[in-house]
Amino acid sequence: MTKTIELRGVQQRFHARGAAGGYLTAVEDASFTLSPEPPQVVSLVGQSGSGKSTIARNVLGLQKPTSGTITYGGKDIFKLDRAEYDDYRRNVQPVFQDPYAIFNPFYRVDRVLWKAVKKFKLATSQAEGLALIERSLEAVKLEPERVLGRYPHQLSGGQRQRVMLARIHMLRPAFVIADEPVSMLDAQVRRLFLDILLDFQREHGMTTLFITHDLSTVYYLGGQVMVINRGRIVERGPVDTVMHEPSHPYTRLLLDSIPQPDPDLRWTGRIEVDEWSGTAEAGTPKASAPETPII
Ligand SMILES: Nc1ncnc2c1ncn2[C@@H]1O[C@H](COP(=O)(O)OP(=O)(O)OP(=O)(O)O)[C@@H](O)[C@H]1O
Repeated sequence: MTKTIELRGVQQRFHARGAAGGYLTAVEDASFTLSPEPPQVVSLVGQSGSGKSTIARNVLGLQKPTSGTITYGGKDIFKLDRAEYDDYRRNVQPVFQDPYAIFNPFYRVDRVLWKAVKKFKLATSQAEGLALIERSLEAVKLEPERVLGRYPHQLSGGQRQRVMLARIHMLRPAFVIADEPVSMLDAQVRRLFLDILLDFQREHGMTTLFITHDLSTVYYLGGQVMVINRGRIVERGPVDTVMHEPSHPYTRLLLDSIPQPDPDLRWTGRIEVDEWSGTAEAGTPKASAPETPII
């Protein structure tokens, strides 16, 4: 049966000393639906402190809203029985900004994958489990022999992120909740990561809630977007429409704040690196800058 995630009138307040009334409203009246059919990418974009991560934590069941409801298949996610909760945990998988915290530094990265195999009974034998892990690593463009047996600090940030994607590939959840997953990655690895998420949507029918402060990433992913400002979703719609015909002043402000490449500007200054302090001093931009990549 197709189960949707629905948020209705979600409000999240936190106690905050010094704030008016002694609390801060991080999310106000958030309502939206994540549907697995058809699988889609829904981006939630807003600046720092606008309430994005709070919504991610609400959806993942890590933070109970002050008021409003979050339902999965029509049932309140904070009132699920054991079997329903297990189904939710299996079908709603997170990816966070830096998965380093998820890996135990004393264990090889294999452990995160084997734990998923065992917890969700994905294989009936060791050999079957290993074959599954290897297939999933390959699906996220990692070479199993270069990853398995390594400790988290021996992988790059982009590789650690992709190990988490391999875990998702094994579990095939209906929903991925991705909270700023690419903000620490360079442009090339970022693009690879986004392409894998799009593959997951197309080939494995996963719906992603993609949380970011970066409109160019939203543009690359396409699909639907919701713009959040000070805890309120102020605009939503297909990415193309929102980007080209924004109706809310805040969306226009966000769009105006994307740096525009200027073909008349070129970076002609040298970057002087101070070898002792490791700091760099840049020269001044002059005519004709290289084009800013979309991601
Ligand atoms: N547990 C908490 N207790 C008190 N205040 C909180 C808590 N969690 C978040 N906040 C506050 O709620 C507001 C929204 O925070 P949130 O982390 O959701 O924003 P964000 O849009 O994800 O920001 P960023 O992009 O910087 O992560 C912020 O003002 C934050 O300080």
